[in-house]
Amino acid sequence: MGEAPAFFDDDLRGDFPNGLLLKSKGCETAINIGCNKTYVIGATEKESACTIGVRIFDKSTSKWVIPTVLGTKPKPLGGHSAIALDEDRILVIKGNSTSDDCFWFLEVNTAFVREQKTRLGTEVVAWSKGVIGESEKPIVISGPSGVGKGTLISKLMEEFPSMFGFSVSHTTRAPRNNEKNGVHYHFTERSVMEKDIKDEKFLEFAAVHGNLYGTSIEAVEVVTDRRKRCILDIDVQGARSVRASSLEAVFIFVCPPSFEELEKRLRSRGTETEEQIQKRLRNAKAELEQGNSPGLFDHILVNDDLNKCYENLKKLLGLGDSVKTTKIPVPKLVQIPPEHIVSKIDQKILINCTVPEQEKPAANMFMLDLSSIKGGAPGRTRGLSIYAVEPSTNGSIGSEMLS
Ligand SMILES: Nc1ncnc2c1ncn2[C@@H]1O[C@H](COP(=O)(O)OP(=O)(O)OP(=O)(O)O)[C@@H](O)[C@H]1O
Ligand SMILES: Nc1nc2c(ncn2[C@@H]2O[C@H](COP(=O)(O)O)[C@@H](O)[C@H]2O)c(=O)[nH]1
Repeated sequence: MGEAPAFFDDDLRGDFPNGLLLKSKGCETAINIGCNKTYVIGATEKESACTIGVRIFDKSTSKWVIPTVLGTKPKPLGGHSAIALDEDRILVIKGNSTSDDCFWFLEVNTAFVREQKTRLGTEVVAWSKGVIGESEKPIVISGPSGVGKGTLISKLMEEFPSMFGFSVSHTTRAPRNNEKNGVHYHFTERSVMEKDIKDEKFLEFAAVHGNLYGTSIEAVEVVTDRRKRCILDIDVQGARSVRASSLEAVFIFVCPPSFEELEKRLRSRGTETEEQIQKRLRNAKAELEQGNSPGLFDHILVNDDLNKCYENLKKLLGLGDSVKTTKIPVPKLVQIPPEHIVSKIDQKILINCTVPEQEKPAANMFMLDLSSIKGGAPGRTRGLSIYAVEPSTNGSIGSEMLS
């Protein structure tokens, strides 16, 4: 990728008004989406730090547009290639990096991006990192304070430690005696959290029982990057926000067997003052009503007998008695060199890492399968699989799955 790709010159040069011709420094790619837009992706020097920048050339107006960039950006490293996937996203493959950090998606017209365009009134693009391997939808667990959400989640994480990861929320409430910063919550000053909310760092947030609580995009990304299924313990307002976001999840509402039992549990936990208990009980009434809102929750669990409720939770997550704690295999890391050629066949991307001068037929080829991808910005694009492609003597190609 030392030179600008051929299509860069052919497709763009003639369309550029004088003075706007891009100087390729060997690390920019230009991708046409639809008839009118060309997305130029490349490393830019900004305040002496190198970042990946995105510019859009609008052929209908002959003008450059600098979009609002959402999501976690990739750190640039030794060149990249890019290829359009349908009309809504661009796959960017970073060179000189391994398969846990080399596949990135630049969303240009997904539902999330369209929504953000309307909200912000600007052009918007959004980054999401591709994660190799099967990974199930995150689980949102909601229900009134004291119903036993935390108890159920602890049991699940204890029995299946390699399968589930907890999304550590931010909160402005004070820590309880047994709570550790960064484990139970990220305990935060209100002013800091408000600034982070303004800076779009949160997937959702809500004022709950007089404090701010929120799930940062990073909290979910950290779990997904470990290839674990993410569990969110959030209130009903938060569940509603996540439902409206691009994070596809399974939504579970936990109910108490009675209001009296809920009050008993909240008191016996002994972590709140009387005034706080009263506030939480008042809020519980509204939450119990909302738990039945049509279309919000996929499953309702009654937490009467703890062990029975836990068995029901496992059942609905597809974890019957026969499921043992299985370690998700760590993928073999594939190293993508800076020079590689990408091509697309349906939802499969062929990555040829053979340097042209030393060309041996398909000596170092990988197939990236995008047919089962889930999720996307803000967050991660999950479900990518990668195969090594072996040339056979008769010229056909076979493949071996790497993860
Ligand atoms: N099925 C159950 N029967 C009796 N007690 C229970 C049951 N489930 C949980 N508890 C107890 O109820 C108390 C509240 O449980 P927990 O802290 O898990 O609730 P929570 O829903 O996570 O609350 P919050 O939303 O305030 O964090 C705890 O003391 C816990 O041991
Ligand atoms: N909307 C969100 N709600 C959250 C989040 N983290 C926790 N919660 C909910 O807050 C209440 C109270 O929790 P507590 O730890 O103070 O007892 C409870 O219902 C949690 O589910 C969050 O990130 N967003």
